[in-house]
This record gives sequence, structure tokens and C-alpha cells, in this order.
Amino acid sequence: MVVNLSKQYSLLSDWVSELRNVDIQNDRMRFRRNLERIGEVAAIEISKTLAYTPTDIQTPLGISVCNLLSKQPVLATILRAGLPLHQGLLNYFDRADNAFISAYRKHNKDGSFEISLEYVSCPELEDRTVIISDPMLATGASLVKTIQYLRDEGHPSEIHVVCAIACTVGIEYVLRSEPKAKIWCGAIDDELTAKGYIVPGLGDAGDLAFGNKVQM
Ligand SMILES: O=P(O)(O)OC[C@H]1O[C@H](OP(=O)(O)OP(=O)(O)O)[C@H](O)[C@@H]1O
Ligand SMILES: O=c1cc[nH]c(=O)[nH]1
Ligand SMILES: [Mg+2]
Repeated sequence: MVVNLSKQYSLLSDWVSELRNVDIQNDRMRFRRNLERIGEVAAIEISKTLAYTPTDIQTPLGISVCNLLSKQPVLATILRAGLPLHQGLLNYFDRADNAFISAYRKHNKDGSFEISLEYVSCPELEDRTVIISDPMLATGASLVKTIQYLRDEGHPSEIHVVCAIACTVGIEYVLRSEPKAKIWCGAIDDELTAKGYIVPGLGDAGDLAFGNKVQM
């Protein structure tokens, strides 16, 4: 399942346009906050698909039956660009457990790259909803490697993926590997450069959020 959140005509498409816009995207605080806001909207949308338990809540004047989230999800994010999106999800799923994965593009001298997965910090995943955030779903290689790792660690009951911009080929790759994943994205673009950048995309999300890094 793929949900393009910009299709719902909300303020979210303004925020995606600011992420893309070369005249606005270099304001790092605004760039991070826009990713965070997309995470917040995705949290509400995903929360509509989860299970709730009617629970008696004592108020000063009586009992109110409130629907409470039956089980806390696990919020997993891919370092480093995933952090602001993750924070947005965590603002709403504020009792969730969290996982951090360092899946990054390790570049070779010839310009090719492979995904290097080095650091993982992860809670118990058995039978839990896992929500993975990464702003850019380009080739899908980082996400597929991450999902395979999380699947080997435990048996999540369902997997949601949240991204700001997803490329069609990347979506297809993720869904081939994980057909039941639910992908929530701010926008979908059709092109990928030879170096694996999304077109029109927005550039390098990690650099725009946190500054340039030296190639490893
Ligand atoms: O779908 P893929 O082709 O795998 O590409 C997407 C990945 O690339 C970016 O990370 P990057 O390697 O730039 O690391 P960063 O977050 O440190 O910038 C992005 O945040 C994704 O994790
Ligand atoms: O377009 C892309 C692709 C991968 N990572 C990014 O930050 N941008
Ligand atoms: Mg990057």
C-alpha cells in the first residue's frame, strides 16, 4: 500500500515545496522543521490504522470511556537524515520505543556505492508495529537492507515506512521485498539520476538538515 500524502490537499504540500525550493531549503532550521511536520502528519494518519482499547478513565466528575492505543509502536529511523522525520513521529507517538540504524551510502572511488549498515540500537520487535522513517526513498536499497535486518531481529506484526519524497523505482523495490509494507510519503517523483538522486527531488536531505559531510 502506498499513500501519497500530498494528494490529500493539505498544508503538507506547502511544506514539501519548501523542502524542494532552492531559495528556502538552505534555511536548515526550516528544513528540519518541515521534515518534522511531515512526520507529525504521518503519525496521525498511521494512528488511524492502529488498534485501540476502550478504557475507563476517571475524571473528577465521573468515568469516561476513552479509546487508548492498544500497543505502542516501535519508531525506527535511518541515520542521519531520518532524525527530523523521526522526531515528528515521536512528537505524537510519545510513548513509543525507538530504534536507530546507521544505513548509509558508502561510496567507491568509481562513483558506485553500497549500503553500509554498521550501528543498530533496537528494542524487542516481536509482534509489534514498526514505523521506519527516512526522508528519501531513492533506489530503496537502504530501506530494504534495514527492513531485512529488523525482520531477522524479530517478527514485527506490521511495517510502515514514512518518507518525504519517494521515487517510483524505490517504492517498487521495497514492495517487492516487503509486499505488505505500508508506505506513507509526502510526494512521489519518477526519476533517479545515475548516482541515485531523486529528480526533481530536493538534493541531499542529510546535508540540508545537518550540513555537508566528508565522503567515507
Ligand atoms: O533509497 P536509497 O538509494 O538507499 O537512498 C536513500 C538513502 O540515502 C540517504 O542517506 P545518505 O546515504 O545520504 O546518508 P545521510 O542520511 O547521512 O545523508 C537517505 O537519507 C536514505 O537513507
Ligand atoms: O535524492 C536523494 C537520494 C538519496 N538521498 C538524498 O538525500 N537525496
Ligand atoms: Mg545524505
